[in-house]
Amino acid sequence: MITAEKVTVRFGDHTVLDAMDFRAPQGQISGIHGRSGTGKTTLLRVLAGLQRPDAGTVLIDGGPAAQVGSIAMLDQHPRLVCNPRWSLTRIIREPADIARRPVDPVSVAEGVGLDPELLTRFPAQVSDGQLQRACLARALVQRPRYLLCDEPTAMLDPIATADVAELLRSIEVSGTGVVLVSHDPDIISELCSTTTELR
Ligand SMILES: Nc1ncnc2c1ncn2[C@@H]1O[C@H](COP(=O)(O)OP(=O)(O)OP(=O)(O)O)[C@@H](O)[C@H]1O
Repeated sequence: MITAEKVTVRFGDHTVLDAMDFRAPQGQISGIHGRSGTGKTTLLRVLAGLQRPDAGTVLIDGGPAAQVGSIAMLDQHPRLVCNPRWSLTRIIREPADIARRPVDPVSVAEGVGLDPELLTRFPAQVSDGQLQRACLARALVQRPRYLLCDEPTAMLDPIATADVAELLRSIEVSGTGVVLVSHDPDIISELCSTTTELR
């Protein structure tokens, strides 16, 4: 269980999260929605241990937020987080290489619906949706207990959106906890066991 208690984040005199409580169990999809600028990405960054809150605590299965391997984050902007000089194979396999674990990029790519023929390409040579799938593959290679997804379908057409929804469901079924930020009310109501609205 991810347990955030009384989390407060301020940027200057702007309080983005004000003593917020949030919970996300393993094996479920927990949704977060709300208008632009209400702090959804900020909350994910706090849960991932990437942003230190000004007050409050985050525990992952009772331990510190930044436990290695416990959390992977799927960023809203894959082009900003992928090294443009790396092939998709290298992007996908890097977490396994760091952990000195074997990985088969072809089967991982197939698992997220990414055509393995694209694996030798670089980010500039694939579409946004294809790069998002490579990022999802990279996240899954980390075998996280929790996967935090920031608007994973924002750049996708309806068919690709349905594919990603199906993937998130299978990730949930495998026992991983998914936290899903989305502006799409259909995705939230279709996939999420619980929903938190930020205002
Ligand atoms: N590093 C930062 N420094 C200053 N202000 C920031 C910083 N990061 C975010 N903010 C501000 O905090 C607020 C919340 O930002 P955040 O990105 O969390 O919102 P969001 O709900 O994810 O928005 P969107 O739906 O548009 O992605 C915004 O007003 C934003 O301008």
